[in-house]
Amino acid sequence: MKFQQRFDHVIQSNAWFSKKDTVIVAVSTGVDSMTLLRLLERLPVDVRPRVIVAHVNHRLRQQSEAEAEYLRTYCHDHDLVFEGTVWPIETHPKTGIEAAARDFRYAFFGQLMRRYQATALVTAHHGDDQVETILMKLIRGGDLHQLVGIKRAQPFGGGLLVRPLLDYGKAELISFARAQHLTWYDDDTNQADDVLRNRIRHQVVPVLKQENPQLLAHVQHYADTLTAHLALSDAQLSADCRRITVRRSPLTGDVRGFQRLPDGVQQPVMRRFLQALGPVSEAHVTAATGLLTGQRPQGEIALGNHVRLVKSYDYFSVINETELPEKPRVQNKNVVVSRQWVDIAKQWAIRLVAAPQAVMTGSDRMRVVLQPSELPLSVRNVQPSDRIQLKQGGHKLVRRIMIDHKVPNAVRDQQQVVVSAAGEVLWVIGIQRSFRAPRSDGKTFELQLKPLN
Ligand SMILES: Nc1ncnc2c1ncn2[C@@H]1O[C@H](COP(=O)(O)OP(=O)(O)OP(=O)(O)O)[C@@H](O)[C@H]1O
Repeated sequence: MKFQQRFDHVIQSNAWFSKKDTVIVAVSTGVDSMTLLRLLERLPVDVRPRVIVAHVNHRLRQQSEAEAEYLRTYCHDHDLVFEGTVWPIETHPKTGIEAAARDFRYAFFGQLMRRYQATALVTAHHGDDQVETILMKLIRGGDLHQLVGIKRAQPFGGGLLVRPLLDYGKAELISFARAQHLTWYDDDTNQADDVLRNRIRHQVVPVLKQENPQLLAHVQHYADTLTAHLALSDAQLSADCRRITVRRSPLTGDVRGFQRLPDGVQQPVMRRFLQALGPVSEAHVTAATGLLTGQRPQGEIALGNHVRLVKSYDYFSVINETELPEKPRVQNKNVVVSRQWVDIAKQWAIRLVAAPQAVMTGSDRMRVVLQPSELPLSVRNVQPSDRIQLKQGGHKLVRRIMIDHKVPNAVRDQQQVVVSAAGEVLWVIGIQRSFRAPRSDGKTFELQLKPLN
């Protein structure tokens, strides 16, 4: 297949965008992106989108003014919209200039995506970039996901960032550009071998290509296959995580469920579980897996940033100290019969209503028949000896009830209970009501709970 036809096929088969869409193409004026621009311009009309050319003048090279000017003129002559911006020298950092330039670039591209309601940003990363990237990841080590290298498509700016040239080698791009009589600018500032990518480009990749000229295609094939396999295993890991999760806030899991996972799967599931809270180190994943599979029924490990993983018998929770609910402001608060709500904790208010009309059920209310001597009711934090009456007879410690309801250790001492004037626990708020035998010698009330805004 001819060069342009291969490109047309990539665009048509991936359906990243269509004729009705607007795309932003990132053009540096190097040979890769000038070729990309020409390929987009030559797409068949029935698939060619509206093309906006985006260029950042980084002010890092002498020729950068000439480059920007050249591209502006090119766009004018080819009836293309040109969007250029300058990275002011005053804002260049002393170190990490490459990363800062990239941040500036993508911030600009993101703005254009929004301004033009664009479907995609298209960049000219190609097969040699891909091989270099994957070799660098291999050498540096890390997570398997990194070995997919440069993605063909990924979310960006409310649309997609797509790289349609990953199946092309740099040499092919140059010959196409020559055949098309394109003008381009080479970036001479980035050739030095003190940079790992340049050493790989100059010293490693040529030797590998000599061993097998199909290197680029083979590496891209591995990257595509790995992408597909990771999508499968990611879906499986997410399903495993959901299966062992018993509560979302604080994030709480089932120890036995975790232990039942096959050996090789426990560590990846733990990684995924912890990643729900942010980046996580392998050392923490290993320690957490060890804690949950070990003999000790209780224990905890610090995950940094005020986050702890706590194992407590059948359950484990990830507790972020900074997000723990504040201790209730009111430790012991009377609830009198009134339409007024009484604040009982940071997020809750309670009231006691006499002779409620409608019969309503729910974990936010409790109907109770009370004698005058049992009033006023009060709300306080749970105490170790608190117990409630069970329907089938006998009592149960509130501590035990909280374990059954998977209330994590760290927040158990903040659980509140409603107590009668006689000291009887009537309601473990929001969790379980004490059983009271039906009686006709008192008045009917309803305790109602509502979240504060
Ligand atoms: N100054 C620029 N203006 C517009 N687009 C650019 C500019 N520099 C780079 N690009 C776009 O980004 C692509 C990759 O460029 P390059 O390889 O120099 O960047 P990188 O830093 O290696 O990659 P990345 O952009 O993913 O960080 C280019 O092919 C081009 O599409």
